[in-house]
Amino acid sequence: MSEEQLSFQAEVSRLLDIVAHSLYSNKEIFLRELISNASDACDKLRYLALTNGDLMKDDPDFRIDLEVNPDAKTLTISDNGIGMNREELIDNLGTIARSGTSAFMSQMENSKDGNNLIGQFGVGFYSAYMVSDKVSVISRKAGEEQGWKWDSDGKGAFTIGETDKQTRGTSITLHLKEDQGEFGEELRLRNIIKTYSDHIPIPIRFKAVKKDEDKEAGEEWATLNSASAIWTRSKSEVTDEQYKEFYHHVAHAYDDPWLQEHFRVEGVHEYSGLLFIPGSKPFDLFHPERKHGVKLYVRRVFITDDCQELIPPYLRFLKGVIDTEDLPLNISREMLQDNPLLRKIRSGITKRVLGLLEKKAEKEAEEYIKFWEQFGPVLKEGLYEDLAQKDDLLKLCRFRSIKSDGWISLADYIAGMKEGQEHIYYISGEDEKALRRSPQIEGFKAKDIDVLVLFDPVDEFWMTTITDFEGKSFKSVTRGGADLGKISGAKSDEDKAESKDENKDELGALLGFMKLTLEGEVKDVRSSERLTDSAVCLVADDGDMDIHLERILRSHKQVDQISKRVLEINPKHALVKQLSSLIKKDGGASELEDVAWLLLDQARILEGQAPADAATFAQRMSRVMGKGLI
Ligand SMILES: Nc1ncnc2c1ncn2[C@@H]1O[C@H](COP(=O)(O)OP(=O)(O)OP(=O)(O)O)[C@@H](O)[C@H]1O
Repeated sequence: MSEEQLSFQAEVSRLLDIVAHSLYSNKEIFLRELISNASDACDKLRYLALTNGDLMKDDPDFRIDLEVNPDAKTLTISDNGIGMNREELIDNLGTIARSGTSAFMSQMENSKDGNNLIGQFGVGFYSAYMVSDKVSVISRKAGEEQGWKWDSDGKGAFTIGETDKQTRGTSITLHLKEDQGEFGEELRLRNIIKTYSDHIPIPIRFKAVKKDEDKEAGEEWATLNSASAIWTRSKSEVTDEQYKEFYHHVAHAYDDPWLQEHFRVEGVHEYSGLLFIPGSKPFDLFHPERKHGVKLYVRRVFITDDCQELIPPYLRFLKGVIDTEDLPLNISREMLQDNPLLRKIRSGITKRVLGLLEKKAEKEAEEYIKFWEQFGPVLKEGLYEDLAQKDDLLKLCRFRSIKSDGWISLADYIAGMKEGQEHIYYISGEDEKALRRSPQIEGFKAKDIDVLVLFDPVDEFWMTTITDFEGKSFKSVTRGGADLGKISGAKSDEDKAESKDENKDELGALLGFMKLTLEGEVKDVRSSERLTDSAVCLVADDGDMDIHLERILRSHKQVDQISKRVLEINPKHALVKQLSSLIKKDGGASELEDVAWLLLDQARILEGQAPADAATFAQRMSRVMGKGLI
């Protein structure tokens, strides 16, 4: 029978190279991966057979069989699941369809700690190459007649050709590497199965082919696992280790879960669930096509791992299983869309998970921060996706702020508000360090008023929909008046005394001059309450779009206009004082125009923008510097 040789997709070759040379100490996880795939293959067929019973009627009992051949030094894992045809073998074992793979692979290659990154990626089938120098896959798809054989030494290419296979399903034969003989030993395999795959709800059986001389001795299949769905057992029957291993299986992950919740809901609707929040962030958490990892079962039968209605997108870090009693077994994927029962389950899960998080945040604040650092930005998406949960979600949010070294909650912020302070102040942008140096927060710092520092991309979006928390409104320090005069703070009396000394007339003349000079470029020029050290800054007028939000939307081409800003000048700054007296003297000499323009460009630079016209900026700068030297 003819055989064809094909090349692996470049990413697969790179991954195989990493896997084969990895020093990953847990090589035994290859078996967990292959058994996991075999169990998924049985689940898929069981689901298809709900509407097409013929697919499995000749062999209705699922099983996963392990056989070792000590002479050939092989280990074979066989299942009677859905199987793969030629195209599926090529696609599934020759390519990686997951988005973001290429970028992740480069990270893995360049990282000193590639072994840990393997855990984040989930190498699945390819983990077989940790222990084998050649892998052969024989598969026949349920409902098809032709069997196919796939072979590869994992070095760039694989062969594929027809083969005889009498039964449906997949057999994977590993030709064990010279130093990996332990994976052909019964005791070792029994231990691995007990540790990693006891929860698989399909019998995993073992049969050793005896050495030539004892072939007649007679062999029996022995079942190695408990083979009952773990979420159907009562909590007291399941050990922590078993939960953990089930999590590894269902999440295709290697880390420890941060939280697990095993529950049963009774009453009008009945469903049980076993949900996990991972301990670490998957590499593609923010990829647009990323889906949640909760599988839907109906009365112990797997239905789908792609039911988007089951979990809101902002909880997409959840992994696990939901098993309902109330849906018909033969429900089609289309019927799952817009299904009222699923909506109820989704809302129940959402409340349960938010409740668990709240409890954790209250009782184990430090542990909660570990979760927040991994998944906080995802949870915040709920603030604009699910307004019904807004209050609960805001309670769960943690923030950086100019006064705190760690994270604070909104309740902490409100508790620390100053007398007369009405708003929750924040500054938002892309770069935390730059935000902390922004001129707009100088006055707040001076008055010891805290300002939240928001720098997750998602912050800009929820800030446009959420206006307040527990009666206190959010206010950007880069928009509108700062209202600092109303708030009593450490330096307020001193400020008042100082403001009396200011020469109001001179300042008024300077403001008038600048407004006239910069007309058309800025919306207004005002004396600033919020500056203490810097001479100038830009702010958005009340009702205008926040400066940073507008920049982000412009970069996504969602707005094309640039709003005119208000230029604030610091009346206490030495330069401003000097300019004020010069204006008074010369009545706004034309050479001061250069200074007005330079101040505007300076404010733009502080915002991370470029001067409006670099050449003119340079000429003005040279003229002013030249005068300073003469
Ligand atoms: N025993 C099997 N029977 C049928 N299909 C299989 C089997 N093993 C693997 N496959 C197919 O090959 C695909 C790739 O498997 P692989 O283990 O590499 O990744 P995965 O299981 O999709 O995800 P992960 O990398 O997270 O484990 C599977 O999604 C499945 O479609």
